[in-house]
Amino acid sequence: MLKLENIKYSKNSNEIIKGINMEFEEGKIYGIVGNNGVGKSTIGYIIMGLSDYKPNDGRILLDGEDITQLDVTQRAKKGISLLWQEPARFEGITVENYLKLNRKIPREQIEEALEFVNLEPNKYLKRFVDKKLSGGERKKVELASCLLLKPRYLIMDEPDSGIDIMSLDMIIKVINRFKEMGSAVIVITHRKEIALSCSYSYLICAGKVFLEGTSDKIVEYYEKTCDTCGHINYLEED
Ligand SMILES: Nc1ncnc2c1ncn2[C@@H]1O[C@H](COP(=O)(O)OP(=O)(O)OP(=O)(O)O)[C@@H](O)[C@H]1O
Repeated sequence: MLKLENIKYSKNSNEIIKGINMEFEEGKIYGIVGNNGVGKSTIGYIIMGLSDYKPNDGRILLDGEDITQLDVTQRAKKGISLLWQEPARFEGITVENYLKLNRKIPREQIEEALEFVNLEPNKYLKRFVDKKLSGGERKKVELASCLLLKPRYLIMDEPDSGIDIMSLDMIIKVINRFKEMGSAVIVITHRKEIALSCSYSYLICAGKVFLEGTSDKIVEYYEKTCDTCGHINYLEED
């Protein structure tokens, strides 16, 4: 169980995250939804422990252990991973070696992971993970990499961004695959189909959890209210 307790985060004297509480259990899919700029990616970076995203207050607990002060590498060793909205490029490393990452992974497993994300192994294993891969191809390679990593907790920041609409079913299939593997998936998304494939969702508004519950309830509320809201909740409360 991963728990955020009253997490607050400020940047340049702006309070971006204003005391949020969240819980994530392994083997479940969680959605984080909300308008642009409300703090969704920031929450993901805080969970991952990126150096610029240390909370000013609150605690992050992993199975009861306080991991708030652990850095990104220490958290990665404990099984927390992040699928970046725009994964980095690397010169001179092939898709095959990138997916292996110094681990002894049998070739068949690498091929299987590539096939799972609709990339033909014959075409892609020897390609480089550099700028010559399209944004969508790079994202798919990253999804394959996450599948091979089998994280306990995977934060996915807009997994469909840059990926063609035809691949939406694949992304939902990948998310469900993580669930079957026993991972907790925390999906930051604007895509209704993806939000509805989560079992539980958090609606973020102006740096707070405004509403939480089953994803159908949250999506329905979001569609009815947030599109035209203009942060009414924020203005009322502050
Ligand atoms: N390093 C930073 N320095 C200054 N402001 C920041 C920083 N990181 C985030 N912010 C601000 O914090 C707010 C929340 O940003 P965040 O990227 O978390 O939003 P989001 O909900 O993920 O938005 P989107 O849906 O557009 O991706 C925004 O107003 C953003 O400009």
